[in-house]
Amino acid sequence: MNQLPIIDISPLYSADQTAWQSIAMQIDHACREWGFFYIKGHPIAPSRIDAVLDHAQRFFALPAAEKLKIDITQTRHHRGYGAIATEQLDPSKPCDLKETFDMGLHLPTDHPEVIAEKPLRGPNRHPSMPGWESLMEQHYVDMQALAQTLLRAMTLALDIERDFFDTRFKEPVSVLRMIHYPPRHTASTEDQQGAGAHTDYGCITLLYQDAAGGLQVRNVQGEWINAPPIEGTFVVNLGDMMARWSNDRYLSTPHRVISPLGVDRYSMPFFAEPHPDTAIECLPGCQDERHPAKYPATTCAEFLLSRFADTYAYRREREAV
Ligand SMILES: O=C(O)CCC(=O)C(=O)O
Ligand SMILES: [Fe+2]
Repeated sequence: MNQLPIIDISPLYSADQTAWQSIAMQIDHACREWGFFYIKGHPIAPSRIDAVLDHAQRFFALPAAEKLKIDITQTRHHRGYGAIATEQLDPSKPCDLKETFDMGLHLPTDHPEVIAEKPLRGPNRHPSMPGWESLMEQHYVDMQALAQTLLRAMTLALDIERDFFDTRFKEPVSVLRMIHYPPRHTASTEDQQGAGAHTDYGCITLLYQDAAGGLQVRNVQGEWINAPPIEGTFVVNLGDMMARWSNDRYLSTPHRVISPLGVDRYSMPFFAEPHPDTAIECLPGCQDERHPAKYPATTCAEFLLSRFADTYAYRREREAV
């Protein structure tokens, strides 16, 4: 079991219900066996990916002082630039060797949830680069739509209403993130990793990775296997909220990034996460007498904030004050 499945999802965009069903079953199988798969045949144009990547590379090349004008650690709602070593995904390893830009759903300052100072809610903080804001805001919308198409396909096997996720993804807390991994200069991959071993927090993640490589996924035998870049695809993986919703029927699989030697790496995950107040509790069809619910009910915001507190040193320090 060393080859992640590749699923052509183009039938999900047709009216052919038989083909739709077949793709839904392939996705279900991949979610149970791996928690990871590639998708091709999605509607995000290569020219869009090129444009977003080009902007991300130019942003990360700016002087530190310029990037730090939108320092994520200075926001209460988690938007903007995270410098190298801001995040520590694997607590047994040093901080991650990567820098990031995070954006979410832009909520204006007069939105009721922003006025109420709800965590994770507020306006985006974009760099002042020509064309950046409109490009990224559009990309966020399109990635959210792609995520919801996949989630709709999952409802079939999970035995829930077709619009189960659509209703819960109104005004979501989904995050679009750009990541720059500087090159590793040592032969050892253990002392310094681009992203330490972790599981994702949300429902599903759609990851674009450039040609550099370095993503590794832990298979059910506990071995790290490479998830190499494949042109025109996204790597899709499930996060902890989906594992909780499905009572571990769907796997939230550990993964990590080994920074490549001598080259920079850029990647762009989209973390699909529902409205913050959404209850995350075992779905009725995923529990029975032999399989009682494993996890206590929580909410999306409560769960996300507890995971951020684990992996962001600055948040731990703030909470300790
Ligand atoms: O950059 C990558 O390939 C993966 C990043 C990742 O796993 C994450 O940000 O959660
Ligand atoms: Fe991840």
